[in-house]
Amino acid sequence: MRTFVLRARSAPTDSEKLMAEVGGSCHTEILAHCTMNALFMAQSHREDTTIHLVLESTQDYSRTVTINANEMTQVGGFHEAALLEIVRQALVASAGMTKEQMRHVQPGVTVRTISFEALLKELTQTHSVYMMDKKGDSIRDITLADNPCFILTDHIPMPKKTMNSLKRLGVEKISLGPKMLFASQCITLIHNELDHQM
Ligand SMILES: C[S@@+](CC[C@H](N)C(=O)[O-])C[C@H]1O[C@@H](n2cnc3c(N)ncnc32)[C@H](O)[C@@H]1O
Repeated sequence: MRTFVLRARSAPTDSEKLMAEVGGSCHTEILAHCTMNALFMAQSHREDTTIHLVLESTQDYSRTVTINANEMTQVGGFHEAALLEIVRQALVASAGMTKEQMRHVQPGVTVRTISFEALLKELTQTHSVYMMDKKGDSIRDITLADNPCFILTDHIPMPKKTMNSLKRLGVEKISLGPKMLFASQCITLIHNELDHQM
């Protein structure tokens, strides 16, 4: 299984704001771009791939929208609007949830009120977790372990505090090269590297 986590620190958990912020300062289009590159390729979907979108701009709890490519049946298209619609529906479904609850949204899609930190703790139990960081070790020099999970951020950098806790959890920092890329571009390159390695 290939797993991606996008920590979207500026993404609103309010469903209307989510849609209004495409191209705005919250850059919610990043959620659609990452979903697209994580789960789809030409003429097919990426088997055994999951993406967790952690939306953190909230009045109550972060929302983690999880989309599993194998289980999805109701994709309305691969364009930004269709992919953001899945996230919007998940946010609507999450209304009234209290801490660390989960709801099914549609086949292959769930929403949880779990924080990035709690999700990470969970994932480190079962996955080999890598933090994507321009200053990390080159992905070309690393043999990626089975069941890898890759952590990315939106346009807001990961706080230093989180980097320290990632270090304590034994998370390795890996780089895709010297240029700062979009998170969605990183996902394509990671898939490609895995396609070569596995
Ligand atoms: C657009 S970048 C974030 C830019 C943000 N302003 C910053 O300074 O971190 C989105 C994410 O993609 C990943 N990323 C971008 N370029 C990378 C590279 N060359 N190697 C590894 N990860 C990269 C990092 O996880 C980064 O947080």
